[in-house]
Amino acid sequence: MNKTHQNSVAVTRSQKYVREIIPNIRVGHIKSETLSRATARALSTTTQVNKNVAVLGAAGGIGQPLALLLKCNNSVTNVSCFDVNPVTPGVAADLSHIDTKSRVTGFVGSDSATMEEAVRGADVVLIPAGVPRKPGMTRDDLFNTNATIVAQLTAACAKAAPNAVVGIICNPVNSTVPIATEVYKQLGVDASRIYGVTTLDIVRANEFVSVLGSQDPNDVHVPVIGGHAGVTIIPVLSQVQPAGCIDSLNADEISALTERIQNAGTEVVQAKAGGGSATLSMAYAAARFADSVIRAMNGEEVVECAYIKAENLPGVDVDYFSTPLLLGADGRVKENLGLGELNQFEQDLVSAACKQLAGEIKKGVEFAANYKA
Ligand SMILES: NC(=O)C1=CN([C@@H]2O[C@H](COP(=O)(O)OP(=O)(O)OC[C@H]3O[C@@H](n4cnc5c(N)ncnc54)[C@H](O)[C@@H]3O)[C@@H](O)[C@H]2O)C=CC1
Ligand SMILES: O=C([O-])CC(=O)C(=O)O
Repeated sequence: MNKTHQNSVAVTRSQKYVREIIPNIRVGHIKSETLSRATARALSTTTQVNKNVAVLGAAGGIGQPLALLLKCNNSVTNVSCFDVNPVTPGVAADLSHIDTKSRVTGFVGSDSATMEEAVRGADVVLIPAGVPRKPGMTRDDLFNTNATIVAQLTAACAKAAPNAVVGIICNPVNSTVPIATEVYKQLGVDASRIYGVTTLDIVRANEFVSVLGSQDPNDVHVPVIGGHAGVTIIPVLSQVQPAGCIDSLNADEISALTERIQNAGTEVVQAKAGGGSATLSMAYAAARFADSVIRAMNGEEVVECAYIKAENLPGVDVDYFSTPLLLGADGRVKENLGLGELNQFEQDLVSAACKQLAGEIKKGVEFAANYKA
């Protein structure tokens, strides 16, 4: 184990100054109709909840900006950065010079003891470790490499931080979340705090809809349900808020918008031309997910969509599915808000998604059955 850096500089700047430089992270949907997005943002930056967050894969394209955003979140007290890449101590040292509240610790190594040390004491663990796509690949093509990485890292979480919320970013999310859940089951640990992070799909849908509907993106909410790959990504455009903001779109335009949201990851992969997949928007989305979880831990009513084990979900015939979730103070789902009312077009999308999801879930479960945690 190589514990590389502990920032011990006291915070000297006022909270006001910190708030001014904190990035404008959009937060999850607040359940109460009386709270505006602006109020939610203000709450998110003023709350003092002192949570410890770990980033596994912290030296990567997502990991570095994600750790930066977490370092700038006033609700975070400790940011633990773990990666197999030897640059990790430098990433932690770099972050630790930022004059915000949290302390930063770097961990590098590929042994389970270091992984466990990195997550010990964490309230929230985010896992962007793993290889990204290149043009021409599907997310499922990453399975052979990333399945083992997720199994190892989630085994460390189960052993050293069994009560932490674990947000899995590593693709293929449709399969890596079932792997993590099965690893927890093998180790006899409650798996109900494992979430597949699909927030980027919501972020993209909100952005694309706000442009088409001439709205302030701060006011736009698009639930995105299903999974996180191609046709399993289902933007529920009939439930968009503000209601009616894209009513001017005809059926073909709704279909084209749906496909753009489903293929947005591929759009970035192609634009990066072999240099990886979405990193900055993903870091933003994961920071929003973590912030939502922390605010829920602090007693706020926050709704985020995420991909979880959800057996017997009405209208769905697979065991893992993303829906809007009311997050609980204990890190578990307080209430699964389900699919809501869908039009025929959206119901057909759910059927197509379930067909693909069934195979991808099975693949994850079967991998875990042969893995010794
Ligand atoms: N859920 C989502 O919406 C999204 C998921 N992703 C996925 O996130 C993953 C990471 O993407 P990038 O950051 O762009 O890749 P990257 O290659 O830039 O970074 C990955 C990092 O993981 C590290 N790593 C590899 N094995 C590890 C292990 N066993 N323990 C700890 N760290 C390890 C690498 O050293 C590297 O620093 C990919 O699987 C990608 O497909 C990417 C974008 C969106
Ligand atoms: O497309 C990819 O491979 C990365 C990803 O999941 C996304 O950007 O949505």
